[in-house]
Amino acid sequence: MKHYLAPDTTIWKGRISNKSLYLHEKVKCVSLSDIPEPPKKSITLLGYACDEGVKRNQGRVGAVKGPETIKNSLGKMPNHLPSTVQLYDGGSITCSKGDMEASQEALSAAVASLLQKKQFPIVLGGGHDVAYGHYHGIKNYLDSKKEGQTIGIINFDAHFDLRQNTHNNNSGTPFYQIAMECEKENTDFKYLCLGIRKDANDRSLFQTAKELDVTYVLSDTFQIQFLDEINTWIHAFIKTVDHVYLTIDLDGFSSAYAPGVSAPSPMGFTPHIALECLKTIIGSGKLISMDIAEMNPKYDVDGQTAKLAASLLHHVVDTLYKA
Ligand SMILES: N=CN[C@@H](CCC(=O)O)C(=O)O
Ligand SMILES: [Mn+2]
Ligand SMILES: [Mn+2]
Repeated sequence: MKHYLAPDTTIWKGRISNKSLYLHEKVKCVSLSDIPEPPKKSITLLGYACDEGVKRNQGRVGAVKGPETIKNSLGKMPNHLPSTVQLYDGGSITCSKGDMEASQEALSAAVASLLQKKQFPIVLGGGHDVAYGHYHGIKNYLDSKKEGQTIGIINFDAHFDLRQNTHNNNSGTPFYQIAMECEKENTDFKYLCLGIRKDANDRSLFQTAKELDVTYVLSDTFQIQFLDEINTWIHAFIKTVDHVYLTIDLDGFSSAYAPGVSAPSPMGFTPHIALECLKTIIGSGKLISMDIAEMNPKYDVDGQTAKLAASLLHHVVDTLYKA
C-alpha cells in the first residue's frame, strides 16, 4: 500500500507486568490489510505521520513524529480494557515529497476500511489536515451503506481551521474544505468548536464561522464552572446528527499542559473540561471515530504533551469499553 508504513513494534515498550498488563503488552501490531473483522470489540490506532500541512500553513514542523511519541506514551500506561476488547496498532499513513493530498486520500481509504471491519479508529497526527482525510473516510464508509446518515464534527481547538484554501490546502483549511463540499452537495455542514481563542482567529474567520452557521464555545467560557451550559450545547448539537467525528487539536490546551505543538495557547483550556465533555460525547453513543492532532515532539517539554494525548486516549477507551 502506498503512503503507508507497517507498525513499528519497537515503539511499544515499558514496564513488564506481574499480573495485569500494560498497554504495550496488550497491543497487537498488525498491518492494516491484516486487521480482522472482530468477533471482539476492537480499537485500531493509526498514525498520520505528516506535517506538510503545518509547513504550508507557516507553522513549526515536527508533527511528523507525533504518532510515534503518542503511541510510546500510551504503551507505558496500564491496561484497564477487558480481555474482550482488542487494541491494534495499524501503523501509519506517511507523506512523501510534500504530497499531503495523497496522504489524506490514503488516510481516508484506511479509515473507511477500518469502519467496514467494525473497528473504532483512533488516528494520531500529524497536522490538523488529518481532519480532511479522516472525515472523508467516515463519509465514504457511511455513503457506501446508502442510509443517508449524517456526520457532526466536534473539534476541541483554539482555532476554527476555516481558512480558505485559495492558495493551497493546509492544516488551517480542513473544515473550510469540508464546508465547501457540503455546500456543493447541498448537505448541512455540522461543526461544533470548543475552546476557540479570540486572540488566535481573525475577524474574517469569525465571519466565515458565522456564515457557515458554526457553533462554538470561546476559550474563556470553555471552563469547568460552565460545564452545565456547555453540556447543553453539546447535547443540542449531537441531537441533530447520526454520528459524531471527534477531533482534538492539542494546541487548544493551555501550553502549561501542551507545549509540544506548532501554535501554543498560553491561555488555552484545561484537560479537566475536555475530559468532562468527552464523557458527554461518548455517553451519546454516537461517537464513530476520533483523532488527536498537532502533536509536535520537537517542542514538547519532558514528554508532557505526548502524555496528555495518551491520557486523553486512555480516558476515552476506558469510558467506551468499561470493564
Ligand atoms: N492547525 C492550525 N491552524 C492554525 C495555526 C495558527 C498559527 O500557526 O498561529 C490556523 O491556521 O489558524
Ligand atoms: Mn489549533
Ligand atoms: Mn486545528
